[in-house]
Amino acid sequence: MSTNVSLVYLPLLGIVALLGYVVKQWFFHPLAKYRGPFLASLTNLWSAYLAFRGDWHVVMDQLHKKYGPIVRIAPNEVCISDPAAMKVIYSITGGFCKSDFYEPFRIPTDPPSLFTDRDEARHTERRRLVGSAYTMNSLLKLEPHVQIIISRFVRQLDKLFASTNEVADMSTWFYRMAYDVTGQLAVGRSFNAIDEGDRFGFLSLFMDRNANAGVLGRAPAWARPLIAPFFNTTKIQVYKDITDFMQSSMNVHLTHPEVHSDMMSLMLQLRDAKGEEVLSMDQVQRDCKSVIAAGADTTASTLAGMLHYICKDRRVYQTLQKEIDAASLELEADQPFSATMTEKLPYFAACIQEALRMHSGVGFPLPRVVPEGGAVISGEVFPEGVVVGMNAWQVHRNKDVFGEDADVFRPERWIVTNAADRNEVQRVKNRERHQFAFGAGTRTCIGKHISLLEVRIAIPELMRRFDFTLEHPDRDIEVVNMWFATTRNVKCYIKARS
Ligand code: HEM
Repeated sequence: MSTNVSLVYLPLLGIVALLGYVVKQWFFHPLAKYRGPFLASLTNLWSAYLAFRGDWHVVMDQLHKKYGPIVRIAPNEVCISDPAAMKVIYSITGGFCKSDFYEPFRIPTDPPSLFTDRDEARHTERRRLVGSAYTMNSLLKLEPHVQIIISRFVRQLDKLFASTNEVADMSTWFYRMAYDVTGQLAVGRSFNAIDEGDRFGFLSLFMDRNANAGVLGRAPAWARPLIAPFFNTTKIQVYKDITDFMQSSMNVHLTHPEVHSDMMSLMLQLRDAKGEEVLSMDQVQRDCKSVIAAGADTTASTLAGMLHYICKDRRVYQTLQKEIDAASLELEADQPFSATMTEKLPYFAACIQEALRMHSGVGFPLPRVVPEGGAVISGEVFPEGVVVGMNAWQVHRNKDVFGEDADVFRPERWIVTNAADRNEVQRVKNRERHQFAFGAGTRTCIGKHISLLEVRIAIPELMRRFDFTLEHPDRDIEVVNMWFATTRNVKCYIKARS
């Protein structure tokens, strides 16, 4: 009889415990004063769902408009849009470590990668060790490979679209190109996606993996093992194929080291100099895989975003084309642009900055844990252990920094027209300081120069040889944002230029 009575009370106890939790989260948690969706204050499942929907940047814009620059997006996390917070949260000496959002990006059986490592001291050491392979000087030696792939890309677009008047979905085509370039740069083998598409399923595997990790990272740690199986259903064979692809690339490098020039050979040289215990063979292989996983989608979406915005505004298009045409006079007809040459084109440089601003390849906040002793951010005190993050998509639309027309693609905002005007010089410098597409601080993107190398060759080569017009010039860009902000349906007519 007494057992029956206590069973009756069980649901009641559950309700009381739940109410207690709600009251604590809503009124007494250190982040209680920051508002956001009610569900977000109770569980990370709210932000996991938002990540899954793919419109994180749109919803967060609305939430910042409603609640101000600090929005609570999870029980223990806020998102901050105030640009001034960048120099605190992502300061080199601030001690803000990556949060556990990054765990699902890690292969469970592997040690952490440069990207997923949450131990700042170990990360600094590793970054120092491999950093030289990612400098522009090292990469320029690999430039001819990039030029060859981009020339192949131009030929394919010519054959399939310019000659047929068919519409090209440039978001898809840039993905193929970027995967071929990163495969070539990473391990000396292109995936041949320009010619054969995603024949082996590698491209979609990398893309899906990043998106899945983005959603899982936002989910509460206890829910991840429950959600993960829904994401990894049919891809086991492709995983195995990629592992084989990396292993066979490594074998070829070890048997014929003299014939290779790519990231893998640069890292193997570092390994020879430092020793296996400092930089292991496995680590080299993992880092090269990261180059492909982290570098292709982001660069492709930057290129597609840039083409969309340039095409949408004919004034911008014509100004850029004029600058590119003038520069191309220095080249033979079949000689491709080099990145060093196009780096010096001022309007093009401004277009790249503006494309990275309007369409940043990473579309979630970059979450960091407030270090011991707490921190003052945007004039507010945050206790240690809470998570704070900023998202390029919000920082880049701040009107105080980028001007009243921050929602518009206008490359001129990056150009100083009157060097004697100190206010103007300061304004542009301040914008540069708030360029957040590659992150900031100790964890800033190590592959930035790889992307810039590609962008600086691809866009001038394409605009020199073709005229692009959007199929639907009145439509906004379509973005699916599941950590990487991928573009969809950048559909263009392509006409060969004489
Ligand atoms: C336009 C293209 C790219 C964009 C927009 C981009 C963006 C970013 C961002 C925002 C971060 C910081 C992430 C964080 O703090 O959580 C980052 C880090 C990183 N990126 Fe990129 N990335 C791009 C291209 C590349 C390429 C080509 C590579 C190839 C190597 C790469 C490899 C990495 C790695 C390894 C990290 C982690 C660095 C560290 O923690 O030390 N990225 N990237």
